[in-house]
Formats: sequence, structure tokens, C-alpha cells
Amino acid sequence: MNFEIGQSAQFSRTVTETDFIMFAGLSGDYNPIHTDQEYAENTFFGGRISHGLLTASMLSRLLGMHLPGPGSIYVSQSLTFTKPVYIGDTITAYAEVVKIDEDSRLLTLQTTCRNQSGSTVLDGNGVMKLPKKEQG
Ligand SMILES: C[C@@H](O)CC(=O)SCCNC(=O)CCNC(=O)[C@H](O)C(C)(C)COP(=O)(O)OP(=O)(O)OC[C@H]1O[C@@H](n2cnc3c(N)ncnc32)[C@H](O)[C@@H]1OP(=O)(O)O
Repeated sequence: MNFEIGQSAQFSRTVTETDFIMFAGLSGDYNPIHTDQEYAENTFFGGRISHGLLTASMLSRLLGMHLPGPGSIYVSQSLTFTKPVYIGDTITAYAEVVKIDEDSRLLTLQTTCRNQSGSTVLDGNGVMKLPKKEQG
């Protein structure tokens, strides 16, 4: 396996209102904290916040496309949503290899998402199974 402890990858994107609407349609989760401005403004959060799994979907892209990348499959992912994500926030998803099990072809990555202020909004660990050598 051509991976090493400490190897990392990241990318950033800005969350839009369209993301909220499309994710609500895709998932069927129309929770008013995401979809109803008036409702959300009257909560502790002061406005609509991202679906937690919309933010987490950035990890899917990071692990599936970058590290370990295409051909790998998700085995597990822990998620702690530490701060809300708002429309217009620029989120950086980051993954770092923390464990390599050559025999079982399992890679464990520490995964975080941070906002433009550097605050962690999501934290967890992902485990990915790598394809056999002959599969790529
Ligand atoms: C399944 C989907 O439909 C729902 C989602 O995906 S929600 C999106 C993902 N989650 C988040 O974005 C949460 C991010 N994390 C946080 O904001 C905080 O870590 C926390 C609020 C979860 C916990 O903060 P903490 O300070 O440790 O805990 P408190 O319990 O003291 O809460 C702080 C204030 O938050 C208010 N609050 C909690 N839950 C709700 C809620 N469902 N709606 C509105 N407000 C909520 C809580 O009232 C506290 O405010 P208070 O003035 O102190 O009472």
C-alpha cells in the first residue's frame, strides 16, 4: 500500500442555499432548521444551518476522490457536529492517515471540517478498505 502515516489531503468549498435545497430534496429531510428562514432565525442558531450530513458529504468526496481515492470503499465513519454551518461558510474538509493495516487493507483517517475562521465544525474518524492491487 502506497500510503504513510501523516499523509493528508484537503479541499474547500463554499456552502450555498442551493446546496441546502438540493440536499433536502435528495434526502427528504426538510427539517425547518435547514429550510425555514423564519423558524431558524428564532432559534439559538439565528438562521438556517446546514444538514450535518451535507457537511459530512464533503468527507465522502475527499476520501473517495483524493485519499485514499477511487476504488476504496467506506467501512465506517464517526461524526461529531461541533459547530453549525451557515449559508456562505467556506468549509475545508481535511483527512489525515492515522493507521494502516496492510493485512486487512484498512486505512483509518482522522477527518475534520473547519470553517473560514478555523473553527472545527465536524470531527470524526473514517475507515476505508482499499482495493486489491490487481483492481488498481
Ligand atoms: C438531522 C438533521 O435534520 C438535523 C441536523 O443535521 S442539524 C445540523 C448538524 N448539527 C449541528 O450543526 C450542530 C453543531 N453543534 C453545535 O451547535 C453545538 O455543538 C451543540 C448546540 C450541539 C452543542 O453545544 P453545547 O454548547 O455543548 O450544548 P448546549 O446543549 O448547551 O446547547 C447550546 C445551545 O444550543 C441550543 N440548542 C440545542 N439544540 C437545539 C435545537 N434543536 N434547536 C435550537 N437550539 C438548540 C440550546 O438551546 C442551547 O442554547 P441555550 O440558550 O443555552 O439554551
